[in-house]
Amino acid sequence: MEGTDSMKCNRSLGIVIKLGTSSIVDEKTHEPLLSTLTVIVETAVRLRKDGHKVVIVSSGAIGVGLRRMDVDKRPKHVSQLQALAAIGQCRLISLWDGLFSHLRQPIAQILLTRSDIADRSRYLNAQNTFNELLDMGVIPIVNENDTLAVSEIKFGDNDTLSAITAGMVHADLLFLMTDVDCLYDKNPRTNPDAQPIEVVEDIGQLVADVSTAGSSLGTGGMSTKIVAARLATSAGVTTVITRSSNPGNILSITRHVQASRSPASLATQENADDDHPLSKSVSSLHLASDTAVVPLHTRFLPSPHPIRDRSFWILHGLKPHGTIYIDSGAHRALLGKAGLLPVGVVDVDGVFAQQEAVSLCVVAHKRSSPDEHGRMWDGPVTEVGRALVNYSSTEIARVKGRQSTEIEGLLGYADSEYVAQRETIVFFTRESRPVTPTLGVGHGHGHGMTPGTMTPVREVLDGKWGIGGYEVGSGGGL
Ligand SMILES: N[C@@H](CCC(=O)OP(=O)(O)O)C(=O)O
Repeated sequence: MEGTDSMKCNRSLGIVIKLGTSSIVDEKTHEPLLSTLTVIVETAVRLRKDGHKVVIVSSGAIGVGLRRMDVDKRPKHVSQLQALAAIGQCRLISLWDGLFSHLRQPIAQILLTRSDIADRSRYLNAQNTFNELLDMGVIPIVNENDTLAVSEIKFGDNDTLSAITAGMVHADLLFLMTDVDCLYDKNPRTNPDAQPIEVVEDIGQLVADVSTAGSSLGTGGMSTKIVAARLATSAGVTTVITRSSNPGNILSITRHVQASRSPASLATQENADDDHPLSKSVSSLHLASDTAVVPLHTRFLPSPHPIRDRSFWILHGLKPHGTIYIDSGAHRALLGKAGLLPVGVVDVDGVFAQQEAVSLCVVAHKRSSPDEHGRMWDGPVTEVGRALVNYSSTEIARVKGRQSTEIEGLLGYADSEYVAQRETIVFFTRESRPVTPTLGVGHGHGHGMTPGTMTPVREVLDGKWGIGGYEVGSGGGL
């Protein structure tokens, strides 16, 4: 990269702003929150004028559809929700277009499903379209394609969608706008001594009240924001949680981030992907704690070793179809850059075909004979990453524990000596791996929690509330 540090400080950032349903429409009347939306529009245009590239992930299709059809309550049936989303989405985008056009800012609509992302060529097409639009100075407005998405192909919530979008476009900053200022270590309503959490370096060590449920119209809540933050930070995206009713805060926080960029983060930028439109800025943003006062927010620091492009896609774009259990020797060999040989495979679960994604788990102990569940292992299991496999689940079950030279004799052919090539294996970074549980205090009622119970952040990250965990987006609904 060329230029002085001060020039670098003024370079453009890639910024993704996620607005949930409760930021778009009134929870009771379902009328659009015009004043909030107007400030968002002014803020986004200001960011554009400051040279940044902006993507908005906007929920609200169902909420707007409810208002349009004068339906009071969110229906239960998926087909009714899909119909309302179809009705609401065109009105929602026309609302955005109307507001942005007053400031002569072109926008574009991008509707995605998980299956669009899971197909490599469609993922790349979506990425190219984003790049083209951003180069043209357009603000893409993204939502889930609710009309097509059923549970198997849903992101599940727009927090996850926004994190995947931020990773896909190599954003620097992701704003998850919500109805609280930031994360607190306890429920501030019932604990006067609750402290705001300003910076999170390691989500696994987070002690926070993450129990806030989503709005009655949306599917997210604080828990999905934590999962989204982990996903985005693993892709090198600084993630900010802040209050949506003060969207102007985005400007102050962004400016503060820019002004406070450390020399270390600038050095990191030297290694960033300079060809990517949203990477022409820092890939790692750090704020000095003693700089100017900025609005309350929680900032999750990005991984210093971001997972990008094909690796990001394997980890987060694909839903694993099964699990391959490996022994610790195989795990060590993989970390040492070898491919996965059949001899290191202890067991296999699920039904999958060649070139499909699987979860890679290391087992503590191999058994010499199957247990009552047919398992060839016992003890704890740690999910360490994901892989694209060269053989189907039935084939791997036949060759597991054997030498590669035996593959042809066992299967009648041998496409590869490896169950998975090293290039198609991706490990979670420190931020995205299972973490030691740290207890925070919960008070909410969302995602199956009991009011007043302790809330292990680890459970949020492991998806025990049905909100996705690593594989993101396995839960939720329209
Ligand atoms: N795609 C849906 C919203 C899904 C969703 O995640 O909503 P929210 O939890 O409000 O961000 C819609 O546009 O109504």
